[in-house]
Amino acid sequence: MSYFPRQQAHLYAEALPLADIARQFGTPTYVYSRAALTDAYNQYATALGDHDGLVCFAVKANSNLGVLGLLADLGAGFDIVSEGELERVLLAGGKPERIVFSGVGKTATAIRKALEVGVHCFNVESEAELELLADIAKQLDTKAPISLRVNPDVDAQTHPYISTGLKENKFGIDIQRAPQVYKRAAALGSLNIVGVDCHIGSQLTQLTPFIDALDRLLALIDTLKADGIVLKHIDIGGGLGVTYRDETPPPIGSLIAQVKEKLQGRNLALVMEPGRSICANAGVLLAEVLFLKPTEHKNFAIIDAAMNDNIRPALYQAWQDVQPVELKTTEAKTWDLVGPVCETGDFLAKDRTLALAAGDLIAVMSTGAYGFTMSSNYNSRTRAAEVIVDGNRAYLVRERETLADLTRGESLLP
Ligand SMILES: Cc1ncc(COP(=O)(O)O)c(C=O)c1O
Ligand SMILES: N[C@@H](CCCC[NH3+])C(=O)O
Repeated sequence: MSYFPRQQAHLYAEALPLADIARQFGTPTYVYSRAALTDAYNQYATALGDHDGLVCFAVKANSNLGVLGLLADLGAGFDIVSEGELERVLLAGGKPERIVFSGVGKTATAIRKALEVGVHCFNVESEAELELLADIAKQLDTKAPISLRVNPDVDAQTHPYISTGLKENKFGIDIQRAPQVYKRAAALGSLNIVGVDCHIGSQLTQLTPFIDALDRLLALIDTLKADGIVLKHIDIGGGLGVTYRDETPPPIGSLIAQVKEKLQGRNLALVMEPGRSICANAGVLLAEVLFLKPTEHKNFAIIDAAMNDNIRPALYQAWQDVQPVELKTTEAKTWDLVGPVCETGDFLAKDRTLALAAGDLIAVMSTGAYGFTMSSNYNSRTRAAEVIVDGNRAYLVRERETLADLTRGESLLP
């Protein structure tokens, strides 16, 4: 079912015309569907069923407080990678004991804060981090719950920039070295070993890399057991892909069912860190056509959203569908949809056949993940508003930035 259906000529978010949202909140605006977020989260929760574990939403995919709050209300845990993300989760009502803390560069301040609030565990990504964490835990007279994020050297078969589980990637601890690092962790009195973790990449559309990584982690768990180190949980990371165009990723339920089957007979809780698969198709970026600029070589539609709002096309050559908010019967042409930013890479879509006129509204689909969170103020553009739609009601969950926001904290030389 579509959470952004078309009824006659009009495109909706749930039961609210997107044109109404543009009128009320302006453009560019990110619009999220509450029902879509709820449904995707519930697919994970249902698939986990009564198996002990946690569904920890990867906050980097969409860190709007409204989104985090609704997921927290559904019982979600959270995967964080910074002090800022910790702050957001706590503000949104997320429970500290359902937070896993990942990331290759955790600062001492962030570690201290996470220990003080009592996160579920730290996914430790290096030996240096392990030592720092042990020191801080000792100073605080506590034991830090840890899981090693191992790098299983599995090819996720995705875009090279979003592949994270190959040995040449910066993430995690080489799986071959992991047993030694676990022994070191066990010897440090201020750590409590609870699990093992991996995250091999994002937008995975095949099951095989997940299962390969899982097999490698299970073999590691057996080695550790023989050494007297018994783990409580296995964290398979996030990474499940979504359909942007014609990709056919495995359904959430079948991925989790296969993982659970592999875990049968083992006393292991299952932790997951999904981001994109919960929110990508729950959001659209609503924008307006500013000018049409047909040239001899190309037709450009210049829109009021740009690469600073959605950098995925520029960064990964990502393809996201573009839908007119009002379908028209006028002649369609092939357009490149470009933003006002002074970069040739500033495009949101290329070669799309659409009937467009200046003033028309368009929706860039599947932008609920890594859309707003990767946005910037480049070219001194104010960042977009964010709205959550619930049925026929719209809630502004982030105001559009103002010009005053742009220069906050800056000053002239004395
Ligand atoms: C450690 C970690 N966990 C989870 C995720 C979420 O990934 P995805 O949005 O692909 O599910 C990421 C991002 O790729 C990540 O780096
Ligand atoms: N930001 C990326 C995914 C990277 C995920 C972070 N580990 C994207 O938009 O596809």
